[in-house]
Amino acid sequence: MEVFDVIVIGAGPTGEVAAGRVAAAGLSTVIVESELAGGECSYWACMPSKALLRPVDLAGEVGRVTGLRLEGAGEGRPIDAAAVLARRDAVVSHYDDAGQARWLDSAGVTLVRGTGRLAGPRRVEVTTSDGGTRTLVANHAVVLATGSRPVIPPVAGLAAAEPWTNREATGVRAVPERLVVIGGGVVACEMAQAMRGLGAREVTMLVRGGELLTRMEPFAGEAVARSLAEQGVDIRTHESAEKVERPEPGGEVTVRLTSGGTITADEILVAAGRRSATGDLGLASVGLPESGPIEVDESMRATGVADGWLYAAGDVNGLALLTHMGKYQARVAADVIVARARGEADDRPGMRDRADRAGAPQVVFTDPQVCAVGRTEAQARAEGFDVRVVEYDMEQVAGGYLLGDGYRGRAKAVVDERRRVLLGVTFVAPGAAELLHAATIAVTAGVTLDDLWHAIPAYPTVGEVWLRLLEAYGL
Ligand SMILES: Cc1cc2nc3c(=O)[nH]c(=O)nc-3n(C[C@H](O)[C@H](O)[C@H](O)COP(=O)(O)OP(=O)(O)OC[C@H]3O[C@@H](n4cnc5c(N)ncnc54)[C@H](O)[C@@H]3O)c2cc1C
Ligand SMILES: NC(=O)c1ccc[n+]([C@@H]2O[C@H](COP(=O)([O-])OP(=O)(O)OC[C@H]3O[C@@H](n4cnc5c(N)ncnc54)[C@H](O)[C@@H]3O)[C@@H](O)[C@H]2O)c1
Repeated sequence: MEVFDVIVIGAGPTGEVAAGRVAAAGLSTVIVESELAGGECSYWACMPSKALLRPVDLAGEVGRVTGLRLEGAGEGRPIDAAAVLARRDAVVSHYDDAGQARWLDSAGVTLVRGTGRLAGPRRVEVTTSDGGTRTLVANHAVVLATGSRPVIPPVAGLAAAEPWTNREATGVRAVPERLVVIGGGVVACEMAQAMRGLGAREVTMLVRGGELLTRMEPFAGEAVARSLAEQGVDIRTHESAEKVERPEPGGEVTVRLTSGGTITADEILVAAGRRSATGDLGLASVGLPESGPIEVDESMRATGVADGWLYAAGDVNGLALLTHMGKYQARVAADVIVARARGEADDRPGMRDRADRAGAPQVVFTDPQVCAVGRTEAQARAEGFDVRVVEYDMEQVAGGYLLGDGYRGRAKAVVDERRRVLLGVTFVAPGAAELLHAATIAVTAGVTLDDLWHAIPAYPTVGEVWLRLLEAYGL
């Protein structure tokens, strides 16, 4: 039995931040990782997907500037897919986590390679990579940061066809000629765009409902759908797979559709959402349901566990499946754990999660990018706010139309009329990602419109859309 102050299970971005922060405060800390330190985000999600999307995005941007010409780089296409995949490999450190392991070591965190499982209060059993068992006991806290896993819908033949998930899509070795994508959410849109841009001849998206990106403002999904269609992606709405057949492993896939008809492709990607990785975590040993997201309070403490020693942060608690939110929650949990271990006040600023309640910021890295923070209009109305909405076409901003011919974009602000603050902001435009943080500050800090009026955007930047929104509001 080995005793530490804090045990963290899962060395994704969330677990690493939690472990690093409690260790920096002087608590002895161990982190258990069954695959690669760095987690899904570093090797099979955020980082490789953005490495695949960046050249596609840039090619779109260059194509909009008169006087610049894209030369054929690979097989007559402007993007050399093989070179892009090689850069992706470098971005994921060739799936080697030695650098992360070194960082954990330098941060004073002990890395145990193996699968962790709760075995009663403050106790974690680890099945190590070499098949042995180690028992870890925590003086103060156990933090669950095990992330999430892709959902494979129960479609006949789908699992047996060994579909791609985010792992195979972001780790693609040869871009398929024909790809079918199940889903119309973030992964589906980003990966459809990447594969088409990298040279897939046919990309077909099967979207169960009528729209893409349904958690965002409706105009976001509409703009992305328009753009994907212009790039040649075939978006089938109100359509689902009924049966999937792949007679030869790795061979052609045939998808029978619920509306009748079939599609034949070289690969099928499932992007139908994710569920918390709680399945084999031993949660029943501490009185929690064995599956589903772990319910937490605003200090990330599992609400269903007595004595407050168990915390859950990141994808595993289901609050917001985003790296930056997992890392934020990890900072909240770590600071609370340290304060409680020292017997200090545990409610100082920064020790309670406010950002999830305000609405997590998110960028969907399609072209156009979808950048949103806070509540959508529909959410704000459903919550009973006194809502007023202002919108503005971003191509009318000088900084916007200077960026390229045919530049199109739209901004929407959801205002709480009672307090004259922003409840939510969405920008849908090429290259708008860096505009988002200003909106995040305004929404999270509750800056009034009257104060924003004095925050002058430089001319001619796309940021002038802020001024236009305030003028549209009536200031
Ligand atoms: C294709 C794709 C693209 C994405 N792009 C973005 C993006 O651009 N921006 C963004 O903010 N978010 C993005 N996300 C979401 C982001 O990847 C997740 O929110 C993030 O990885 C969550 O971090 P985490 O540390 O909570 O979990 P994870 O990154 O999943 O890490 C969990 C770790 O725990 C380990 N683990 C699990 N169970 C055990 C166990 N029992 N014992 C030991 N170890 C265990 C796993 O091996 C893993 O290393 C993307 C997701 C996908 C699928
Ligand atoms: N840029 C980013 O920030 C980024 C990028 C990728 C993923 N992520 C995160 O990863 C998470 C997972 O992404 P995702 O795209 O898998 O999930 P999602 O929730 O965004 O989309 C899931 C899609 O699958 C569809 N779907 C669900 N069940 C289905 C079924 N049985 N049959 C057919 N379609 C079905 C939904 O209607 C939806 O269109 C997201 O919550 C997102 O926050 C973030």
